[in-house]
Amino acid sequence: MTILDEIIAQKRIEVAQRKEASPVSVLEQMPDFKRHPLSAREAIQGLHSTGIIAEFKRKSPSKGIINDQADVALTTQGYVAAGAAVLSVLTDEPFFGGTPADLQAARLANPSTPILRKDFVIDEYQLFEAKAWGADLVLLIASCLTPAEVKALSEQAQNLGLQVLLEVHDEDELDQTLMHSIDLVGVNNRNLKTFTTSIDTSLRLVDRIPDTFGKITESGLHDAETMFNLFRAGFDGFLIGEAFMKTADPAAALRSIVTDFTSRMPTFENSFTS
Ligand SMILES: O=C(O)c1ccccc1NCC(=O)[C@H](O)[C@H](O)COP(=O)(O)O
Repeated sequence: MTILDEIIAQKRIEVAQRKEASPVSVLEQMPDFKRHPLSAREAIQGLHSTGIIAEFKRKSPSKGIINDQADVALTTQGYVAAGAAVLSVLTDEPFFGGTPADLQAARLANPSTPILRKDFVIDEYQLFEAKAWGADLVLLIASCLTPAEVKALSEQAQNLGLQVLLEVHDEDELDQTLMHSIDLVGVNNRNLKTFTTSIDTSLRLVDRIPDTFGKITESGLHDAETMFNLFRAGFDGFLIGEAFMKTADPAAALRSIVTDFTSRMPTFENSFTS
């Protein structure tokens, strides 16, 4: 059994319990359910965007505890001030130490920044939760879903006004699950069986993703030079968690990477580092 199998088995139990406790009719009454979601894609592909999706992540199966002290509102506000284009907030508790309250607090603290609900979506109920908790974007992981499930979930997300980040690890996943209802394609550099990360995965797949989709490289990114190489290869966005969260000041770590990254782009008008 892989870690992903374990996560998904646990997620099925959790989703069944949540549906009982808060049916969709209850979620639909929550104030943020009526909110018009922001476009993560525009935020990432905008002219003066750093493309960074900055993640709030307390722990992970591969690293254990990363940061169990950080305050979600302060950290995400710091991320935005330092140049994050989009925020990613884990809502999985057992494996990542995240909660729905984290997402809601990040939403309240950052009304103008798109937020990704970072979780393992296996049921359309979780899309209603994402909307009710203030997310703009959801993650669909190709290795956890059939192509038919990706289709159904991405179309339902679209109906709710949410954008979709499809995560793939290889050519087969990409070819089988890429469809018009996807907004952004993320290539995960982390092998979820061995936990090793290699940006070669991103470099190998980038040209296979049609330009009609936003292209995101995910995991194991720690320095501006690597980001710049991936940018030159064709990526618009960078999902980064641990490199920021493992420091005492995650926003300062983001600011430092932004300074270095944008200095490599002579035409970039940097309003984040002055
Ligand atoms: O991070 C893990 O250990 C992990 C294990 C199993 C499934 C998913 C996992 N990570 C989710 C992610 O996609 C990362 O949190 C995200 O890409 C940021 O990665 P990093 O910058 O390396 O923290």
